[in-house]
Amino acid sequence: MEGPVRPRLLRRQVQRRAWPRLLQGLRGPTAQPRPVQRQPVHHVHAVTVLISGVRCTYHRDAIPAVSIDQLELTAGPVGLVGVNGAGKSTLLRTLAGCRQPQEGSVSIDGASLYGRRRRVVAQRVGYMPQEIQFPGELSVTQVVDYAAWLRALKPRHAAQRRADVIVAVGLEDRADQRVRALSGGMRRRLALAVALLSEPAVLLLDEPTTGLDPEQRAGVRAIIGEIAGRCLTIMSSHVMEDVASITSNVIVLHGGRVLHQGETDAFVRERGGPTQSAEVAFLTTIAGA
Ligand SMILES: Nc1ncnc2c1ncn2[C@@H]1O[C@H](COP(=O)(O)OP(=O)(O)OP(=O)(O)O)[C@@H](O)[C@H]1O
Repeated sequence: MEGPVRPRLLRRQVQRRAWPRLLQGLRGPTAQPRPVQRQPVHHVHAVTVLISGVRCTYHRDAIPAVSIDQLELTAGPVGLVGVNGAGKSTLLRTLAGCRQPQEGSVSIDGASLYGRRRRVVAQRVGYMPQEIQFPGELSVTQVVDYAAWLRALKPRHAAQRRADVIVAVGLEDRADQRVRALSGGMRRRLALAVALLSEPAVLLLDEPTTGLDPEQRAGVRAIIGEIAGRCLTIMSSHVMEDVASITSNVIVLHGGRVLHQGETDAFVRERGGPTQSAEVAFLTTIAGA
């Protein structure tokens, strides 16, 4: 004997089963079902980020955590690499509009990220921080909805974007699941969905693959690879294999300064030794500092 049917479940089943038949009835028996139009999760955005004379310091007399005279970023995906404490997270926080530098400026297509129109300019940036903390009792959908509200997305647009980004990161089967029941890799994918929500022209990913198992890393890498061609993606990583496989350009940061900037292929070819190793290319570069 079947158990009692829960009203919410019943309502969902009725909606799923009845609506197609009802629509069929309205269109008439000969009408063909319309093809489903899948929205691309991201349109292509060409953008220039310019960093000029930026100094970021945490304490008044301390050596700047980031010190960059001039850096222009147009083509990506960009890999941002450096040892612990090199300044990667500080730079990404600064590019995200979260931390105003003590000196210098950051602009996106000529508009200052810390100027009068900062709210508008910052809307063009999606940021996935290294430390991710979502309230455990919220579901995947609720987290994305809350982020859409914080981003002041219009409700109709927000609903469409929510569906798009959850599918883009492969969490559609987990949409109703609470955050506390997600694995580390799934939480990272949720953070990526939030970063993608406003269809950013600049996507900043701080260590997106750290702490993931090889399968999860491959999954996140594939998602980033798909999105990276559509906006200027800048990702920090310790994993040189990820940097070599995902990025087209690389920046080596050391002591807050840019030691090297150039194409990833050339970086690995010219500095990677006989085995053409991205790891060797990185170590060779910082050894000369
Ligand atoms: N909130 C903070 N207060 C004081 N100093 C900080 C703070 N955050 C970072 N720093 C310092 O700034 C420097 C750069 O740190 P940052 O976290 O940007 O480096 P990172 O390259 O991202 O390092 P990791 O690879 O370990 O994440 C370090 O010397 C660090 O100690």
